[in-house]
Amino acid sequence: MAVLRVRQGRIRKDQFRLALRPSVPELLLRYGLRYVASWWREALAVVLALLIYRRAVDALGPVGGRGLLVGLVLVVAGVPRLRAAVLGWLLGGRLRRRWAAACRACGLETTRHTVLRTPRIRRAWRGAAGWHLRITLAPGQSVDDLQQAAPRLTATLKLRELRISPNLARADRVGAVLVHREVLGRPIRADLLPPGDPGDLDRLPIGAREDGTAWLLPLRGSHVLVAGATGAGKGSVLWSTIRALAPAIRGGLVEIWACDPKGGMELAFGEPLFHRFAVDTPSIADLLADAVRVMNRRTGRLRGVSRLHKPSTDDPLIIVLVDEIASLTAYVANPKLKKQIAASLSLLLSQGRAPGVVVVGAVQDPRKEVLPLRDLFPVRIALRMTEADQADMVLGNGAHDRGARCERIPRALPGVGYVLVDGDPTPVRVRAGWLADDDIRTMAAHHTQPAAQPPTHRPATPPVRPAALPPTTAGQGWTPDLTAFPPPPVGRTRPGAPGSVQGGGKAGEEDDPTIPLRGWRSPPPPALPPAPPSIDADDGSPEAEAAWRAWEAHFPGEPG
Ligand SMILES: Nc1ncnc2c1ncn2[C@@H]1O[C@H](COP(=O)(O)OP(=O)(O)OP(=O)(O)O)[C@@H](O)[C@H]1O
Repeated sequence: MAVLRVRQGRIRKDQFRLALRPSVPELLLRYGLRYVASWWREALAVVLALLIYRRAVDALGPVGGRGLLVGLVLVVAGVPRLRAAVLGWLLGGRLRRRWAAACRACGLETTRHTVLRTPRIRRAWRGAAGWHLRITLAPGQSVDDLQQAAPRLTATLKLRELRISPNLARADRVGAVLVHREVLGRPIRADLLPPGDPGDLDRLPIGAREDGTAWLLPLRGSHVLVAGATGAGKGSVLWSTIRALAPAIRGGLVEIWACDPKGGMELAFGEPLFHRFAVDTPSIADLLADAVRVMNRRTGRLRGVSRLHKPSTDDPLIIVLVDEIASLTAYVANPKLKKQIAASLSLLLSQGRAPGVVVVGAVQDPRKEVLPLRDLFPVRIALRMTEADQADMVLGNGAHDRGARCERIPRALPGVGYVLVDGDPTPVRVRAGWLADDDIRTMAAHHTQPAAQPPTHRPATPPVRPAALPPTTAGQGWTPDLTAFPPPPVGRTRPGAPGSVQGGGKAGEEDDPTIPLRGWRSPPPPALPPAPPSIDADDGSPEAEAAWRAWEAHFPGEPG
C-alpha cells in the first residue's frame, strides 16, 4: 500500500514521499481483519455455545447446563439435515478459503479497481460424494475459463473429480461438484431397489444416483439409448429396466419385444418375460416391421384423440428392446435386410413415442457411422467409454467438459455411467442395479406374460408352468408379492432337455445353469405364423392386403 503525504497544501516534487513498506499498525489491521474474516464462523459458534452454557448454568445449575449443551450437540449430530446445515455453515468458511487459494494458484484471478478477485462461492452444501457449489465468476471470466482450469483445480484441491456446469439462466454463475469419494463403489442389488409401479412408467427405479437417491428412468413417451464399451454393464441397465417393468408386464400393461442380434446370448434367459423374441437378422427385421405396423395403426386411432398413448391391458406399451443395436444398423451383410431394418428403426424412433412404441437400445460404439439414428433417442445413458469424445457423442456437446468423464470410469465399476436428468446440463453419475443370474431366473418365472403370445421364432425352451396370478389393480400402485410364488426347485439337468428352463448368465459363465420342472410336460409348440410381408410390400395393393390379412389371422387379439 502506498501512502501519499502532502505538505503545505501544494504538491512539489521534494515535498512528498511514498511509504512503500506498510507500517506495523497497518500489518496488524490487515492480518487481524483477515483472521477474523476467516475464522468468524468458528469464533461465533464458540461464543454462542458459551453463552448458551452460561444461561443454562444460571437456570439449571452446572450439571443441568452441561446436560443441556451435550443434549444440544447430540440433537444436531443425530438429525441429518440439521447436522448437514451446521457442518455446511461451519466448514463453508474453510472451503471458501481453500477454493480462493486454489483459484489463485491456478491463475483464475482477475483484477478490478486494483482489487484481485477469484470466482466466489455463493452457496455450498455437502452431498454424499462431496461439496456442491454455486459459484459467481470473477469479472472478465466465463465458464470456459473454469472448465479449462478444472484438471488443475482437481489436483490442487486433491479431489477425485471436479464437475463444472454452466447456469443456463445467468452466464456469470456456474455450478460445481467437488467429488471427494466414490459412493457408487459397491454393486447395487436390483432386488433391493423399490419395485416398479405398474401404473408409473415415467419413473422406473433402475439404480442409484451419486447423491444416494434412486435413479428413475422415464420410459413412456421416450426412447432410451445405453452406450458403453464391452463389459461396461449395458446388460445391467437393460435387465434393471426389465425388472422395474416386471409388475407392468405381468399386469398386461407392457409388452417387451426383444431383439438379441448376438444370437440370444444376453437376453435369452428372460424369454418368458417377452411378448416376442427374435435372435437372427431376418426375424428381427420382421419383428421391427410388425412394430411399425402396430405403431401406424395406433397413430391412426389416436389421431385427434390423444397426443400420448396411455397403456392399458387392451393396448399395452410396446417396448422394442434391442441389445447391440449396431449389429442391425451397421454390421448387417444383406443390403436388403439392412435397408428394411434401417427403415423400421427410423420410423419407430421418429414416430413411436406418442403412440406408445418405445425403443430401448444398447450400443458399444456410439459413432454416427455406426448408429446414424443416435440423436433420435431422447434419453441417453453413457457408461464406461474407451475415448474421451464419446461422452459428447452420447450426452451432447460439452458433456465431457461438464464432468461426464466416461473414459475415466474404472473397469472395476461396471454399470456406472452418466445421465442428464430433468433438462439439467450437469451430468449425474449413476449406477445400474445388478441382477444375478438367479434373480433373473426367479423374475422370469414369476412375471410371465398373462397369455401365450405368437412368437417370431420357435422358442428354444418350453414355457414356465403358469402360477396363479393375484388380482391386479393396474395403475393403483400394485406391487408383486413374490412370497406367493416360491421359486421352482433348482437342480442339474441336461441343458435344453424337455421340462427344463435355460438358466441365466452369459453363456459359458455357468456350466449348467438349468431349472428342472419335475412332472411338467411341455405343451406342443404353437403353430408358427407365415413369414410376415416386408414393410416395403405394404403399398395398399390387393396382393399386399391379402398377405397382411393372412399374417394377421394368427393374431386374433391384435388391435385393428
Ligand atoms: N450394475 C452392475 N453392478 C455390478 N456388476 C455389474 C453390473 N453390470 C455388469 N456387471 C458385471 O460386469 C460384467 C459385464 O457386464 P455386461 O455383460 O452387462 O456388460 P456389457 O456392457 O453388456 O458387455 P458386452 O457389450 O460385452 O455384452 C457382468 O458379467 C457383471 O459381472
